[in-house]
Amino acid sequence: MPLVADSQPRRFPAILRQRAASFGYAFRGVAAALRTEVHLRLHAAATLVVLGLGWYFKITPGEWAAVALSVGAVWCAELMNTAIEAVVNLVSPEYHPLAGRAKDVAAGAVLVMALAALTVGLLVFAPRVWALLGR
Ligand SMILES: Nc1ncnc2c1ncn2[C@@H]1O[C@H](COP(=O)(O)OP(=O)(O)OP(=O)(O)O)[C@@H](O)[C@H]1O
Repeated sequence: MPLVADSQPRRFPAILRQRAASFGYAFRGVAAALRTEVHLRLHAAATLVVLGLGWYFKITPGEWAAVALSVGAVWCAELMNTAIEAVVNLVSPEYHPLAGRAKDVAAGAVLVMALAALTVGLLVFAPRVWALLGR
């Protein structure tokens, strides 16, 4: 029976260790999705391009907010889509109309968010690119 160990203060409280572990699982999930999902790697490349454009054109803080929310929302939708695909494959590896509908609807969520993000991107960057090309 440990007489001393429990009475000594731990370096990190249990709650902090649990939160750190949860962050680790979340990063592991993003890394796994990046490894398996081509679409997510395309989003990563698009994110770098958008950040570069924002820096180059010196967009305003309000525009950065719209761009950041749009980029984050597309990543979020793609990650949720990946999670839904994994669960559907787990519970219904064989053909089932509901499994197909679940995957189609999840993919539809990504499409809707991507179109919204494209709209934001066009509103913020198209006039600047247009002006640059028209010079
Ligand atoms: N178990 C299933 N039952 C019925 N239809 C399915 C099933 N699995 C996939 N489908 C249909 O095939 C489509 C493509 O499914 P798939 O699992 O290949 O996803 P995906 O959109 O190609 O994803 P990714 O390319 O990211 O792997 C689905 O959107 C759905 O219409």
